[in-house]
Amino acid sequence: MSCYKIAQHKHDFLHELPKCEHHVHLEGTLSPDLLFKLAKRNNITLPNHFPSSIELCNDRYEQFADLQDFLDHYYIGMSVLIQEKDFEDLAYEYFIKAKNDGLHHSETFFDPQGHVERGIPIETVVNGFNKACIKAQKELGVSTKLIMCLLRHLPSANGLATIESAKPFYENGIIHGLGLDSSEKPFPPKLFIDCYSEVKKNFPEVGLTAHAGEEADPIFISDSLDLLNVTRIDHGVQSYRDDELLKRLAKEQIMLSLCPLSNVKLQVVNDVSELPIRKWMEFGVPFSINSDDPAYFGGYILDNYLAVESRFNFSGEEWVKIAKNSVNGSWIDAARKKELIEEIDRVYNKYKDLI
Ligand code: HPA
Ligand SMILES: [Zn+2]
Repeated sequence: MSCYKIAQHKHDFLHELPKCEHHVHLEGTLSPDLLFKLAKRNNITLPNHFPSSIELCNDRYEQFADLQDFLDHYYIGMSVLIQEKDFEDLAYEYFIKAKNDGLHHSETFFDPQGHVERGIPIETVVNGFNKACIKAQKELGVSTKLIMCLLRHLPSANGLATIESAKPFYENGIIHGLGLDSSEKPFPPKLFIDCYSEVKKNFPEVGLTAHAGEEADPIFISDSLDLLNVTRIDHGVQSYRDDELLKRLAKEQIMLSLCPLSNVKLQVVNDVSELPIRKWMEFGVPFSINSDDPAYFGGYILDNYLAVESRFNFSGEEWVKIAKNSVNGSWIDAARKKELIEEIDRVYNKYKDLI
């Protein structure tokens, strides 16, 4: 990326610009450093084919063949998470890093099935993550929401059982959303109609989202809207292939949670410049810029903002629009939105004559 220079003031502006993140998997924030530390602390022996050092992990993360190649590694990586404190430490490390990138609000995914199937109770996972969320608000002033994701490679009956076990956390407001992730192409949205309707019926105030159109066809995006009633789309890259869908996304103000560096590492595109970002802007499709699995994909939220800036060279006004869209697409109340919008205006006014 060294050939893409960003002027210092623009860099500082993007650093300070208040950010909301809507697409980050807490298990994807597990750095090789913490991974080996936790493996030791918990006496976990990683399989022989797993990289045996931080350096070898970093080599492995240079490029993944596709989403599945990454997931095969990711599910092994998360096997070092055992105690409530592991989940708390993992999430809090992410909040600190992202806060240093200008993060103000984060809606974070987690994959309970990836832990429960290893014998870790869902309570251990959620209570650990929730402790980190409380600390992030108190110590860092970062507001947070937890979004439980279902793994689409598992049967929907398993998803329904997971929802059942998570009900106390939906009832007490610790979990705020439902998402859908893992291998996309073989597992279309229609498989999860029961899961989404179960949550919508019991907890109408809970936010619904789903990974769609990361690798699979645009129909996965419209089906997620029509069959699962989601109000935003994670990735949604493939929407650019269908102008009618783009018009719908704009009309209904469905936000796409884009993850530029992830798309390069998983070979969805060869370079960030290939992302149809101008097309989304022209159609009026709102999007936010996110890190997905930052420990694996070479960058946290600011790196993703900078990668976009280095390829698209957006004006200050365009960045303000992106930042405000990401506030408006957040599952937060009007007072918090107002606070964040005012903070964006303050930062823009500070830099507008310099950028
Ligand atoms: O990018 C992703 N796509 C699908 N599932 C995931 N689980 C973690 N990251 C991802
Ligand atoms: Zn994701």
